[in-house]
Amino acid sequence: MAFKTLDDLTDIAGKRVLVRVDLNVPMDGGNVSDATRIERVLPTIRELFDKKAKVILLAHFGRPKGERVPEMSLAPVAPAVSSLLGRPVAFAGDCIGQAASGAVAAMAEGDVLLLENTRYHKGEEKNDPDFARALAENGDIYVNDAFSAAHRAHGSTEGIARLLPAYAGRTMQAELEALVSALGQPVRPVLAVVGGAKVSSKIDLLENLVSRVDMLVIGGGMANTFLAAKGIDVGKSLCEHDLADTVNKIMAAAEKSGCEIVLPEDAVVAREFKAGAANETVALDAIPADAMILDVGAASIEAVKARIDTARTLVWNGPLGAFEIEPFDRATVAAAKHAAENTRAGKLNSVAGGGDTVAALNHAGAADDFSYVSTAGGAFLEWLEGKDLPGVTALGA
Ligand SMILES: Nc1ncnc2c1ncn2[C@@H]1O[C@H](COP(=O)(O)OP(=O)(O)O)[C@@H](O)[C@H]1O
Ligand SMILES: O=C(OP(=O)(O)O)[C@H](O)COP(=O)(O)O
Repeated sequence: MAFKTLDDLTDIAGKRVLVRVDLNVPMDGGNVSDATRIERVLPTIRELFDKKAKVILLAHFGRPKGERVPEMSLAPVAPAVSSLLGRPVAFAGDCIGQAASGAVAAMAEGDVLLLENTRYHKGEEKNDPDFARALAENGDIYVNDAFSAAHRAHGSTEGIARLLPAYAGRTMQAELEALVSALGQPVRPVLAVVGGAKVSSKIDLLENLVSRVDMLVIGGGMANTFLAAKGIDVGKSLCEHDLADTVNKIMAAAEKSGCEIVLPEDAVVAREFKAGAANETVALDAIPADAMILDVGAASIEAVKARIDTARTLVWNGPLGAFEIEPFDRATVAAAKHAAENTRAGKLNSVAGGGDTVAALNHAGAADDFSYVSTAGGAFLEWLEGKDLPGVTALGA
């Protein structure tokens, strides 16, 4: 895919550069708990202010669906960006309209400004041309450095790229290059591990993914949805009960292409979603009706480790359990450490990605040993499926 990069951006002193970044970072008690996504966009921001541009950051946070949900404000993220950047980052309470244009008008060369959550406006996810135009009014140039949101055809990732001269940021460039080099010709057997909580937005891509990999381990909320589709009572677990047809299609596609699907064999259940909650490991036919599955059990961990030992290439998105609260991090940590060991031993090419997956690998102390860690989860899986990513396509020169 040919696109222009920051190398093509010269003479931009005083120009307003709208930079789409992914600041959808894990938070804990109002603080950023994993800053990987912020760290990855710093080179682009630095390069632009070194060239004396006015750097205006556009980003989404969570899924507020067009409402001003206070918990999904980017306001607490601005200080985190500022402290990692080592210079002030101003914040405007809206990404369009007077609040945004006033803040942009007040900028001097080399200043950095973060605009409020683009998803506070319905036009963002609808890719409404009026919304994209309102965003574009505050910039002379558009840079997309949010590879991890490039699978979304939204106003700030796609629409705006059609309205302003558009360039790829350094992270966008680096992610695409790294994925091609790590997974362009993967050594088989290829193992995919997919877990996490974003079941409905990721389940569809599994149907294609099974034709590209030899084994697919399913964990997290995704596994609960598969178990429920197989008639297992998952109690109060995070689960999307109306996706049984989709699950059946995926199972059929896997059988056709010879991909082994590995579902949990046992489950760690609790009645409360909090650290240290009383918990037990149970068989799948013994999940209490008033309990939730918060992790996969010991037998499942052994099954995952065995697949990691068989694989020569691993692609992983989505934790196997609710790893943020102990002891429900056990399976994710065990799998991460095992993959890290095999990678260190030269037996495995390991690529993992996703905002929470990266946080989980950091929590396990395994991130540095992985062959490549992407900021992207869904976008990385869609890239692996061979799909065009709208945010990348729109940058096409
Ligand atoms: N069994 C489970 N029940 C509830 N939440 C879970 C479960 N397993 C994983 N999760 C949650 O999934 C979230 C990560 O999912 P997701 O956003 O899809 O991953 P990523 O950000 O890496 O793409 C984590 O916050 C984790 O707590
Ligand atoms: O966190 C993200 O994706 P990921 O969870 O797949 O890594 C991106 O910010 C995209 O967010 P979205 O899945 O709400 O569009």
